[in-house]
Amino acid sequence: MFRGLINSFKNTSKLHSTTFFNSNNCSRSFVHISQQLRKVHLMADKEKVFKFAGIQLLCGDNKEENVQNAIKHIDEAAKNGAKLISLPECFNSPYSTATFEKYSESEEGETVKKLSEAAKRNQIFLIGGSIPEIDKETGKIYNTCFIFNDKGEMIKKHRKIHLFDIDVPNKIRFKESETLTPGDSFSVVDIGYCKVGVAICYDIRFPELAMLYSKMGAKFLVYPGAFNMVTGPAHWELLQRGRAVDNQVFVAAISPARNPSSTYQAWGHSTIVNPWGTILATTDEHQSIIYSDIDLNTLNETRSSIPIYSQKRTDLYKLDSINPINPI
Ligand SMILES: NC(=O)CCC(=O)C(=O)O
Repeated sequence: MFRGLINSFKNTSKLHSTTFFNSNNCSRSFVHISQQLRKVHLMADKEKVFKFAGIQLLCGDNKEENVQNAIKHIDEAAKNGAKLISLPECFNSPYSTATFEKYSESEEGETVKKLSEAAKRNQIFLIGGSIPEIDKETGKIYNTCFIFNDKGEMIKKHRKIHLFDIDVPNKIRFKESETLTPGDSFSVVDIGYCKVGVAICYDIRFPELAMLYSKMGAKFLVYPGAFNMVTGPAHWELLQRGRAVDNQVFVAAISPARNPSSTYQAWGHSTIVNPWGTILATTDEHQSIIYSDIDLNTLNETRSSIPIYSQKRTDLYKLDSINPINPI
């Protein structure tokens, strides 16, 4: 209630201070009180800070070893104080259309069970990178990120919406759609500190999705991803900083480490960016964990300094979800 009162006072005081300023003593005290209240409002709105960890895992052909390695690193990141942890795309299998089916598991499988246990044991929110997921009813295979709360409950699964189908002549050709089916729902979860939007790798190239997530209240966008040696150097960082600045949100993209013996050479360089576009943490191609405090006060500062949200010309253009299952 206190915050509600202050909010309405903040709005009216803005109006009154411009209308009556300097007209008489009474209005000057009114302005003074309104300034004090706005200070109290800012203090009342001070956001909590939490630590995020992105695990750049070295992934190979052995599924069991990949999962064990992931769990070991989750335990380490949690011990170091992370409250939200993300794994990379396709962390329990090779990133290859030829093997997605062989490695696929349903949501009742061993990988999901292990991730759930790790989230519960460490009392952390976990964005489980992605795995090839088989839908037992339809037999379709998806590139899926399972997301867990700090009790180990699965709170969402994001099936990659935009499949990575590209052909850059003489450089790289990849067609996820040869074996995968695209998902069709949005994934924004509440982790207590803020809402987090989750999407996978190629999904980052679609600014509309990031805008929709931001419109749904996400203040942090996390993309488990695996760019390659062609598009990685050119676009990986640029896309993250673009999504961050466009929407004034935190963005993280978490990659597998580069494995010289795999057919797909991941770019690595997992990165965390703040709403100003500043890189908070990054790394090279090797296995490592990157950490950063996610300080939502800096998000509020950016948004109040450059108020694009209130300046949007919604009388001229508008972005809406047309999927009735996922209203915004
Ligand atoms: N796994 C992916 O979706 C790769 C996306 C990618 O490399 C790109 O350039 O986009």
